[in-house]
Amino acid sequence: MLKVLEHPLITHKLTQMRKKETKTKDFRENLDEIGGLMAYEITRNLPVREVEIETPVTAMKTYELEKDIILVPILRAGLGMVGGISNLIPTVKVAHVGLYRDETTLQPHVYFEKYPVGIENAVVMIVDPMLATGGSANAAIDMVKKQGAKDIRLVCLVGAPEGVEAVEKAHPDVDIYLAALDEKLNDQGYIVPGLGDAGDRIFGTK
Ligand SMILES: O=P(O)(O)OC[C@H]1O[C@H](OP(=O)(O)OP(=O)(O)O)[C@H](O)[C@@H]1O
Ligand SMILES: O=c1cc[nH]c(=O)[nH]1
Ligand SMILES: [Mg+2]
Repeated sequence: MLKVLEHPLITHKLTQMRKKETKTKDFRENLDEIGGLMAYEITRNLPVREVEIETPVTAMKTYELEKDIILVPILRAGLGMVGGISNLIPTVKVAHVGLYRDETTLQPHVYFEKYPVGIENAVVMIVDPMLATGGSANAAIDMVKKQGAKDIRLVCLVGAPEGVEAVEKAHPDVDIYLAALDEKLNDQGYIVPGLGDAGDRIFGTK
């Protein structure tokens, strides 16, 4: 399933990020805020269980979250979405998956991975601002599946049709959430119109 989260606040903030003159500080802040807004929508269908509690007035049946939530930022750029999402869900555990995309072959290379315990029963949210060819997202999904993850959601800001198709083909069980579905990839594998290199813009490395 692909869901594009259309919301005026998300679109406005994404527009600020897309502008080439937007500097690191504003780029980061807008990304953080969009992460939080997306989390609100994405958590709408989280599994809950019925519990019996006592309020100061009486006993009642109500609901609480059934599963742990594990956030999996794809390094580096995915780190920019962790703050905003964990503000909304302070109990999230955070895994780390280090991947970089070779500039010539566009193939993903793994350089780090670390997971919290209990990933098999958790809701796993893989986060990365950019879904371009889909190579990095598919590699990250393969990695968490190898750890036993079953309930997996992919949360990206900007996606290209090519990347969406690649993930849907390789992992039809994974729901994809985007803030925008852009037009295409260019010859260098960048999303058009996109927002450039997310990692470099977040960390000021270019
Ligand atoms: O869908 P793909 O074609 O795999 O491209 C998307 C990947 O490329 C970017 O990371 P990059 O390799 O630039 O690493 P960085 O986050 O360290 O900058 C981006 O953050 C994604 O992880
Ligand atoms: O447009 C793109 C494609 C891959 N990675 C990015 O950061 N931006
Ligand atoms: Mg990058």
